[in-house]
Order: sequence, then C-alpha cells, then structure tokens
Amino acid sequence: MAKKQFKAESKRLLDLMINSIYTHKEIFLRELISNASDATDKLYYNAMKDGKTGITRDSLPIELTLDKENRRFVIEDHGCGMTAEELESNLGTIARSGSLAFKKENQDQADIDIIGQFGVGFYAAFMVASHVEVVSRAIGSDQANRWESDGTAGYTVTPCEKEENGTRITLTIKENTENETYDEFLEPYRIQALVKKYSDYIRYPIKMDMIRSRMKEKPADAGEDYQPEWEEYTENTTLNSMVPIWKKSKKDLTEEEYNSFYTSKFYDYQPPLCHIHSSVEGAVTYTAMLFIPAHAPMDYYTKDYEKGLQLYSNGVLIMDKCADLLPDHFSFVRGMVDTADLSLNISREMLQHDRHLKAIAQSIEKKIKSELLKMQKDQREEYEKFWKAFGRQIKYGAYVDYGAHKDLLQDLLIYHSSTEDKLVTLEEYVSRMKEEQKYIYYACGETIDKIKLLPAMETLRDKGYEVLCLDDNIDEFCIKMLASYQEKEFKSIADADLGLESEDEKAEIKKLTEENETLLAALGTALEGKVKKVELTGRLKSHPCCLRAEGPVTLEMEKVLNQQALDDSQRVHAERILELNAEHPVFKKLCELQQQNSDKVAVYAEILYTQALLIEGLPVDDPVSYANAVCGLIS
Ligand SMILES: Nc1ncnc2c1ncn2[C@@H]1O[C@H](COP(=O)(O)OP(=O)(O)OP(=O)(O)O)[C@@H](O)[C@H]1O
Repeated sequence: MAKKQFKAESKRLLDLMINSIYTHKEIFLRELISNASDATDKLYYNAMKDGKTGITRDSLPIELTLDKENRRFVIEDHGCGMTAEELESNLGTIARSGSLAFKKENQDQADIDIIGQFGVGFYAAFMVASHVEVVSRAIGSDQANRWESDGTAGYTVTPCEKEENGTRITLTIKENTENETYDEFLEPYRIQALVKKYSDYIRYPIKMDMIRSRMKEKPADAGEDYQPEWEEYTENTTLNSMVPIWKKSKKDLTEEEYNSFYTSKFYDYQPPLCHIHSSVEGAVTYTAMLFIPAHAPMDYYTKDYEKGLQLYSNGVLIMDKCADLLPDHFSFVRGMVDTADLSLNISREMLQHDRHLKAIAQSIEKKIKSELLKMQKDQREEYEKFWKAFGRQIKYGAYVDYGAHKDLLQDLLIYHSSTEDKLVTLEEYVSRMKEEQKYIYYACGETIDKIKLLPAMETLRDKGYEVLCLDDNIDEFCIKMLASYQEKEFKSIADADLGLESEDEKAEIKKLTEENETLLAALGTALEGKVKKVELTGRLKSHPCCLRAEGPVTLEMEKVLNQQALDDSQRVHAERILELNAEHPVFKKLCELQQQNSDKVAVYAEILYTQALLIEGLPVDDPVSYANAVCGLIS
C-alpha cells in the first residue's frame, strides 16, 4: 500500500507557532538576534574557509534601530543574506531550518556556534509585530528581495534594492490592547535589558543608538552665578559583552575580574568567598563558572528563594535559574553553565529532562563539595564565614530524605568543640579521640555557654573527653540522622548510659537504688505527672540532679518542635526521668528526711525538679510555687 504524506493546515500551524510555543513575548528579540548571529557566522566561516582576510567579528555588527513614532523596530545584520528561493524555503516553510542544514554540512568546524535548529524562531516576531518585512541580499548576488507578511494570511516575495549583503528585518510593533502592552518593545532601555538578558554573549557586537546626557562645557564668559547645564546626545552603543568570561582561560583572569563579574552579574555588594571555573570535556562537555557567596541573601531561608544556575547553550541564555543543576543542599551557589550538549525543546524555554543535564548536575555537585572541603582545609576562616551563612542548609541537606545525602555532606559539618573552643570537623574530632573512648559525644542547648554549664558536661570534662556543642535547632536532628561517623557512634551527654561507668560503678548504683527504693518511690509520687520516674545516676559530679528523656523525643527536640507548633495538638512531650547524684549531700539529706518520714521530701522533690528544668532551659509551669518553696527554705 502506498504511504501517504501528512498534510498540515499551514495557517493553523503558524497560529500555533505564534501563540503557543513561547510563554514570554520578549523572546522574539532573542530569536531574531540569534538568526542574525547565525547568518553572520555563516558568512564569517565561509570567509575563513575561503582564506579571505580582513574580516573580523567586530566589523560585522548586528544593528538595532527603534522608531517610536512609526512603531518600527529594525534588526539588521551583515551576514550571508538569503536569495528569493531561500526566503521562500526558509521563511515560507515552517520547521525548515537552513541553519541546521549549514551546521550539519560544516560539522567538522570546531569553532562553530550556530544556534538555530528547529526552523520556527523567526515566527516569534509575529507575537509582537502586526507586519514583518524582511529585505535580504545573499552574499555574491546583486539582487535583493523583500519578504512581507501580516502573519497567518500568507506572505509575498518581491525583488527590491539593497546596497549590501545581509538581512534587514523591519517589525511594525502592534498597538497596545486592553490586556497587552507592546510599547515596551519600542523603549531603548527595555531593549537594552533584553539584549543583556538573552543575547549578552552573542559573538558579534549588537549596536543601538542610546540617548545619553552630559554636562555642557562651561562657556568661557560664564559669570559667577553660572549653573551647569545638561544636554542630550546620541551614542551608538554596543549592548552586549560578546565574550563570556567563562570562555576565557583561567590564567588570563584575575581575582578582581572574577569578583567584579560576580558582583555585577548577581547584584551582590560583597565579593564571593570563592569561585569555581571549570571546563569539562568527555561524556558531557560543559563550562561552568560558579560562585559561593559570602553571605546569605535576605530571602535565602524563605520559600521565596529560587535556586538555580543560569544555563547557556552556545552563548544564548536558555534558563535564568535552572533548578535541576543544583541540589537543594548547595542551593546557595550562583553561577552559570554553558553547554551545547542539551536537548532543548522547541521554545528553548525548557529542557527535555535529559541525561546530559543530570550528568552535568552530578559533576557540578562533586566540584562544589571538593571546593568547600579545600576551603575548609586551607582557609578555615573563610570556611567559617561560609558556615555562618549556609551551614544550616548543609545540615538540613544531611538530615532530609532520611539521610540520603549524609555520606556526601558529613565531612562539611563543623561544630563547636568543648575542648578546642572552636569549630571542628568530625574527622578532626575522631582523630583526637582517646584510645578507650567509644563514642563521639555531643550536647545540645540554646547557646555554647549554656551547654558548657550542663551538669553532665562535668564528668566528660574530668575525663578529658571532647564534646561537640550543638546550639542550632536542626543540629540534633542531623546528628541523629548521621547516627555514626567513621564507625563511631554519636552519643548525647543526656543519655542514661554514657559508656563511662565501670561494671563496679554500675553495680554500686544498682545496690544504692535497691537500698533507697522507698525514697525514690516517694519522690516519684511527689512528682507524679511530671516525671516518669526518679533514678540514681553516677554521671553527675557536683550537681545534685538532672533531667533526661526516655524514648524517641529528646528534651532538645521537645523545645525545638514546640517552638514551631501552631497549636496544642502539635506539641510534643519528652518522657522525663529525674536523675539524682547518689554521691551528692542533697541526696544524703533526702535519705535522712525519708527516714524521719518528713513531708519535706515532697517539697524538695519539687525544688530539685524545677531546678533541673531551669538548667535544661525548659519552661517552668508554676514559677511562683517554686519561688515560695525556695523562700521557705531560706527563712
Ligand atoms: N537574518 C537572517 N539571515 C539569513 N538567514 C536567515 C535569517 N533569519 C532566518 N534565516 C533563515 O531562516 C531559517 C529559519 O529561521 P528560524 O528562526 O525560523 O529557525 P532557525 O533559526 O533555523 O531555528 P530555531 O527555531 O531553532 O531558531 C534559518 O534556519 C535561516 O536559514
């Protein structure tokens, strides 16, 4: 059976092209400039191939002219131009890309940067123009031709005059409607901004007349009361930077150049802490220029912050914030990636989720990590600045997704050390561990100073053991998710068994507990509803008592989660155990009172419990009765 060709309803197709592909009308400029650049590239490469000298990229500008009064916007290039047949086939056939054909024919050219591939970009002009005129003269031809169209109604091609080769596209910008404004595309500053945004790295100068103002020269006969006068003048200005800084060789760039590029590109008033500039060739080929800012933007820890890297393909901006290139834990990184290895979708506004993008993202993640580790090792002060700004994001990254990224991130963590009195890495801690030390100890609290005063700290201090002091809300959640580091388990100093007591000491506590069963039960009864039980402990030195939690919710977690609770139903409660120091005179006193059957036992139980709450930084339900009890003791 004979195969039949699909037919297309060309008017409908063009209407779809114009109205459905792009989400932003402004894209028309990127498309027309990219076409002009492709046409100029073709001329330039052919000239190089034919050995013509004297042609430089600078001598082949793309010129923009605005005529607000007549609502005209002209884009003119000095490229290869089109013959009448080419105008017919390239602009009269939807999805025919002369540029793609050229690229295929010249695949062996290393330095070829042709952008067009789908054969649809040109029609974006009709998003903003009611009429499009293309006057073109192909290189090597004397005859120019005019292609004209009002959009879906069709087009005409007629011979005309044009002095030089190249293409001049004249758009008649649409009138504003109730819902849409088009006037912006006749404003020089708006056009300048669009060129900067999408076409900054087109390799040919994009020029436009800009109105500037300057102070008039002071007349020679100006009197004392002369006031300076200003005048406007027109300056033909190059709008684009042309050569992307990341395409330059690292050795040709100074620190100042990196810094000033960063501050101007990302509107930061502070230079970055460091930059990563790398060109990768292999399974994926890309150039990346990444920066680690010195401070967190105002909205960084809010939902408004949008992560992502700028994504360029052949010097044209595809996406301003490509989120897929950055994992959440490195969302603070700013910068850009330039690659030709992408499956762009037809609008160039989106990417097909392709494996290249994934591979680039993975490679970038590794680079950021190794750069941070390098900074941690060689520039600790800078790293601490980084940590202050973004440490929380790293900790959060290690915690989320059930610790899926903990192996990647754990070496980046730093915590305050009780013995070193500075921030230390887990590796540094482990390397200092005593031979008999089983655990990595940590303590949680509101501030480092308060943590150092916790009762259980004394015992560890006496043993000369280092304790990591965790003063950020997320810390304990993160540490619990890590569970261990280099096979050493983490241990909270609030745990019942710190692994410090000998078997004899444990037996002694057990014996004392049995002997004082009645006292402990009486204390438990006095604190019913507040603590689960009262126990003796050997982990205290000079303090008479402390609280610990039993079960999955720790005292610190209770504090953190309750701070975030919106109502009572979201509040959590840690199961409390009041621990008494069996060696402390207070305990001895309690024993005596119990023997005398004194009802002071219940009063003292309250006082000790409240004291333990205060030390832990937990709220006291009835501060007045505590104050009265203490006053009673004094008087
Ligand atoms: N200024 C120009 N000078 C010379 N040829 C041009 C010019 N503009 C467009 N063309 C020709 O018209 C063709 C179609 O252009 P169009 O913008 O629709 O698609 P494209 O640039 O090939 O692909 P894409 O849709 O990916 O941008 C181009 O491939 C090119 O051959």
